[in-house]
This record gives sequence, structure tokens and C-alpha cells, in this order.
Amino acid sequence: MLELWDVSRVFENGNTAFREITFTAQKGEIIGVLGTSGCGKSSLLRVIAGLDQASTGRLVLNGSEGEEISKKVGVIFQEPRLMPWLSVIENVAFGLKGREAEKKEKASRFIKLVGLEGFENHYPRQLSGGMAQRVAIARSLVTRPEILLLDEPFSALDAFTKMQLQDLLLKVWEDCGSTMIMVTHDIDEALYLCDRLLVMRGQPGVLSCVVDITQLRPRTRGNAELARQKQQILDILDITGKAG
Ligand SMILES: Nc1ncnc2c1ncn2[C@@H]1O[C@H](COP(=O)(O)OP(=O)(O)OP(=O)(O)O)[C@@H](O)[C@H]1O
Repeated sequence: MLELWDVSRVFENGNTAFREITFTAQKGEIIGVLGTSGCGKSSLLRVIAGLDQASTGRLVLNGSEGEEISKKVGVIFQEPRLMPWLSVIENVAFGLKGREAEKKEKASRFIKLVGLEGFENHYPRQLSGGMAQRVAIARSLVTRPEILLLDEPFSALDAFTKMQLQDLLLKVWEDCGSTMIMVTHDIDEALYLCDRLLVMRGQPGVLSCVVDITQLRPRTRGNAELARQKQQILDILDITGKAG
């Protein structure tokens, strides 16, 4: 459903973020993008989101190219980016079109899905970081994007909230069947959530390899097979993963 062919991104100042990336994502897949700092992960996601233009190469989403793509994607960032003057339900309904009652009904369904029933009329300042990120998830899914892009969505959260939201994301994925591409620094998170991992390295970044996560769902965090794949990824990234 998403195809990238030799896509590169060069900035106005001549910096190259990443070069010649080719991959395809199938409908319903969860793809992780992993790599050392500065290898172009966020820049790649911004190009897929249509927030930045590819400098070379071709990007196709379900037959659409260019500006058309940005209408078909939802994006979740590290911070929830909610509108502080709008309530939870107004934030979630903001991007919807149609009659007010219909918009509220759709928004309510997604608020329920992310476990925030009863908080519809709260304002962002009244929410914890994890709750605010749940609202961001509901807001990005309510418009039914063809693909959901996530840029380190849980990295600002404490360890327990992070695990809860990872499970929530899987629940939402089962319910909506969304295709997702997720940038993360957290190998354990990537192994727990994803079907395939794009491992990037270098500056400018290149796609070093694609790792299939073979473990069936539901997965147990840190099981032996996932630990083996973690070491495989650390080896690709040239990180020993051993003290001393
Ligand atoms: N607007 C910009 N103009 C020029 N260079 C940029 C710009 N944004 C990013 N870069 C450069 O592009 C490269 C890739 O940056 P990017 O933020 O995509 O990497 P990343 O892998 O997401 O990093 P991190 O993991 O640290 O968030 C870096 O060398 C960065 O300095």
C-alpha cells in the first residue's frame, strides 16, 4: 500500500538526512524504524507524512503521489500537541467534517476505544501525559487515515505508562486494522509491537537492513526469541549490548 523507491531528502543547506530508501509496507502492517541518533528517522517520517518533500525518488500511497498523500495520513508526535482551549471531545472531533452530532458520536467512540470514557469534557491541562497521548491517538485515528505515522510517541512517558500505551496501540490496531509506521529509539518497544523493522544507520542515513519479527502475537515482553532478535539488531547497529 505504501511504496518508497530510492527516496532521499536533502535540506536547503545541503545536508542530506537520508538517501536512496526503498521499501514497501503492506496493509495492516506495523513497521518500526530504528537507528542511531541523526540517521534520518524523523526526516523519513516527515517525508512519508507529506510534511516535507522528497528530494529524489518516488513515494506512492495507495496509488496517490505528491500532496494527495498528506490527506491520507495521520501523525502522532512525541508530544500530544492538543489544542488547550478545546475539551477532549472537541480536540478529537476537530478534524472531522459533517453534522455536529455525528462528529461528537464518532469522537466518543474513539475516546472510549482509548479508555477515556468520562473525560470527554476535560481540558488538556487536566490530563496526565499518558491521558493526553491517548487523546492524540484518538484524534489521529478518528479521521480513518490510510496510514498512521508515529514519531517516538511514547518516549516522553514513564515506563509503566509507556507499556500501557503500547498495549493500547495494539488494541486499537486490532480494532481499526491500521497500517502503522513508527519511529522509535526503544528496541524492546519495536520488538514488542512491530511486524518488521527498518534498521537505518550512518549519516546520511541509509537502510541497513529489514528485520522480520517472527514471534506471533500476543507477545511476551523480553521472551527468548525477542531477546535473540534484539541482539541481532544491536549487532547490526554495532552496539555490543554487553558491559565491559
Ligand atoms: N531542517 C533541517 N535542516 C538541515 N538539516 C537538518 C534539518 N533537520 C534535520 N537535519 C539533519 O538531518 C539529519 C537527520 O536528522 P533526523 O532528525 O531526521 O534524525 P533522527 O534519526 O530522527 O535523529 P534522532 O534519533 O536524534 O531524533 C541530522 O544530521 C540533522 O542534523
